[in-house]
Amino acid sequence: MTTCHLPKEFVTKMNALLQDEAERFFATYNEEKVNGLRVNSLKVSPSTFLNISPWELEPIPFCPTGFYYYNAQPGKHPYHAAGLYYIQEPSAMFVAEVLSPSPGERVLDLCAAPGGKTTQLAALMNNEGFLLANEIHPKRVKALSENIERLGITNAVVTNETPEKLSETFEGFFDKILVDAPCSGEGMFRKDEEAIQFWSLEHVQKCAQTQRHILSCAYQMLNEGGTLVYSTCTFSPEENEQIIDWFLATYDDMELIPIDKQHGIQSGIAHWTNTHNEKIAHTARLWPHHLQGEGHFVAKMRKRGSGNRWNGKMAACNVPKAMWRDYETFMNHIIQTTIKGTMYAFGTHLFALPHSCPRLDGLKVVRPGLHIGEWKKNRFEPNHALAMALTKQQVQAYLSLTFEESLRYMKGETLQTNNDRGWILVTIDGYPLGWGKEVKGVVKNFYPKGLRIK
Ligand SMILES: C[S@@+](CC[C@H](N)C(=O)[O-])C[C@H]1O[C@@H](n2cnc3c(N)ncnc32)[C@H](O)[C@@H]1O
Repeated sequence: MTTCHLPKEFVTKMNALLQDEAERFFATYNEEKVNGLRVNSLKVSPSTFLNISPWELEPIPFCPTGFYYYNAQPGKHPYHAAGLYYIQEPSAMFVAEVLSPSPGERVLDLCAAPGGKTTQLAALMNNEGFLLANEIHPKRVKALSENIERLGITNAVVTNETPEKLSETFEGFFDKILVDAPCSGEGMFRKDEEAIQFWSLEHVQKCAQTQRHILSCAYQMLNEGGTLVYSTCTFSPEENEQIIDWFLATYDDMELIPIDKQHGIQSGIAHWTNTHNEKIAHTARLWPHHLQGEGHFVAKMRKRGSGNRWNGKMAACNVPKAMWRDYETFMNHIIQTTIKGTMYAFGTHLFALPHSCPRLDGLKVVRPGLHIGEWKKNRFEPNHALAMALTKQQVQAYLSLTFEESLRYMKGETLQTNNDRGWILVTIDGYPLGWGKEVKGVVKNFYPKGLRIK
């Protein structure tokens, strides 16, 4: 790509903003974009993955689980289907590191699809605590939900709601909130032609309006002492420094927390606000001419004020005794671990809601925690999500496939063995890909039809 593909008004604006730096900035549009994958530490440590990785990887300095890859297609490898990593733009990996949630906290990812940051937050939480991943768009929420399943996340609830609707249920509830806002996407112009087609000065203003609205809803949901991270993948000060300046002026109990900046990460620019607010330098900018990655902006804030405390009710187990017995008998036969969480039946489907999960009445819930399985006529069938959340050590029986056998399994083919063990966890090199049912040496394939490769 060259700069002649860029909108003229964008070029003029960036020249005026960046002045001496503009030439170096625009030169990056003649360079190849960089690619990254983030190892899913819920399933494999980065050091173990480096030993088994089929590709050469180079560490991303600002994310301990992130790696650059070159001339590879990791999205097509069965390790991807096994959830060993998430393919993610390198600069985007910095955002969840800034929020840095801990196991056990209550965390909201308000604009979450397709789930790059959600899956990173869950890994940082070690699958412990409550993670609400919300996405407003019904189509995009599906990808979010699938990624949460693939990466074996057990502490997340996925909703398809507007920020204002969520703020009615979760006022004062969350310890940490991420607003990875919809934006004009200027930072993605090297990767995403569509962002260029969509861009205009009016669009930038429209995005800023939406961002102010989303942040106001997020503020309502943050508890006393809670932390809020705001990020975008755009360069425009109207959607970055100026939004934060407006937010701090509107909510005077919010304060900026300095972000540690190393490895080429720059400060936000105070004189790009109308008030020349010096504190804006606490925010961070990732520029393609200062590091190996696309454009991003990140701000971290804390709520000092008291505000309203959450006074809702927690969800409780609702599984009838008879159904519970069937489930327990079944599980005793296939797994050797206890599933954590509040067991909850949605019709004939059984889920384990994460710890500290409030009642979800009235919300559009897409995935209420870990999908364990379904009561069918006279039997209980495990769900694919359960397979993805287990390890080979946690099941009575598993099958380890080679690379070629894994591809056959992912196509939906039946496999042959010499055993007769019933439900088995099908794995590649010991990492789960899904379920199989082994009867007299024939393994019936339970890899979901929607995920199968052609
Ligand atoms: C930058 S993307 C999120 C990327 C995601 N956090 C990740 O790391 O994979 C912003 C998201 O905000 C959603 N969105 C758009 N308008 C919104 C609104 N008015 N309120 C909340 N979310 C919105 C978009 O559908 C989009 O999925």
